[in-house]
Amino acid sequence: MLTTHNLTKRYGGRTAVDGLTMELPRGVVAGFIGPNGAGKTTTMAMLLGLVRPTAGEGTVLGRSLSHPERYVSRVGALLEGPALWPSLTGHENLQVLARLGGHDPRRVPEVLRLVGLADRGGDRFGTYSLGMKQRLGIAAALLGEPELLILDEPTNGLDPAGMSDMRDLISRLAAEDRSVLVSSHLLGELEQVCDWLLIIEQGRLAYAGPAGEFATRSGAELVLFPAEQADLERLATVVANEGLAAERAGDHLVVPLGERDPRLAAATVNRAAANAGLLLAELRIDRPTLESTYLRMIEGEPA
Ligand SMILES: Nc1ncnc2c1ncn2[C@@H]1O[C@H](COP(=O)(O)OP(=O)(O)OP(=O)(O)O)[C@@H](O)[C@H]1O
Repeated sequence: MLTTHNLTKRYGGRTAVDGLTMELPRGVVAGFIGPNGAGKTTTMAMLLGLVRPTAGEGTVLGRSLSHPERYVSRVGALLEGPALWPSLTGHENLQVLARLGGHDPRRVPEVLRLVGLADRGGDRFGTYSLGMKQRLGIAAALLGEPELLILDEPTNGLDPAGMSDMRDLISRLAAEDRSVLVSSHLLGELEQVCDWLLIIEQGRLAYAGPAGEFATRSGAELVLFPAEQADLERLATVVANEGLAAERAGDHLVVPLGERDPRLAAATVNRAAANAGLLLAELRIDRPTLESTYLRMIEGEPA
């Protein structure tokens, strides 16, 4: 679907993308993550043939990056907020874009329906909410029935309802056997829609692979609050006797579980505490999220 090999972009002395080698399988929703300035937009622009790589190579839909004209008609993109005509309706905007792009204008009602704007297509673009504008931008990107969709921060500035609509839309689009590459800083949002992750830092690849495997790289933890503060030390000893290491964190203990089954470990610790006459006010399993694992990774801790 998409590969890059040593893809590099330098602007003067600054390296924006630094020897990026990665692969994106067909049919996935891939989250593209990295700190501000990591090179996500530059990478997307190179994939779309908008920015010429300084070095390296790659393929999109089986065609070389050095000939974007051979594949761009099969790729849809939303890079910055869509710049459409405010005084035209959503429907009219798409008709103009279809004609300009050489696409069939009869697809307009279908793409409006896909993005959930079927009943607002007759309203002027200028009256749309930000979320509706973003979705119309995606409708425009869908006019050419793309096999790959590239979305740069499509949830930027959206309110929670707008984000939820965007999430549903991305899932719907992927269900139609289309690959989606979507960048965002909202990791909780990405976690809900992505099955693949590409993480870059300072232009270099930090992780590429299934989303599920990334979040489980750092194991779950048990969090234990004794009913009596004074029991904290004894509780730590009880936990240690079960072969687990307890770390004291203020008024509670944190127990990294590594490879151990979290629920089994919780039950074991619960029983051991009860047998020692210790009452637990709270016993909780904290499972790693995309965000917690990512933050650990960029802060340099072993994930
Ligand atoms: N046209 C340009 N000329 C010079 N430097 C640029 C240009 N475009 C990007 N850069 C630089 O390249 C680096 C990567 O920028 P890029 O926009 O690709 O990062 P990003 O990961 O998309 O960041 P953000 O999350 O903030 O959008 C940054 O240091 C940026 O300043």
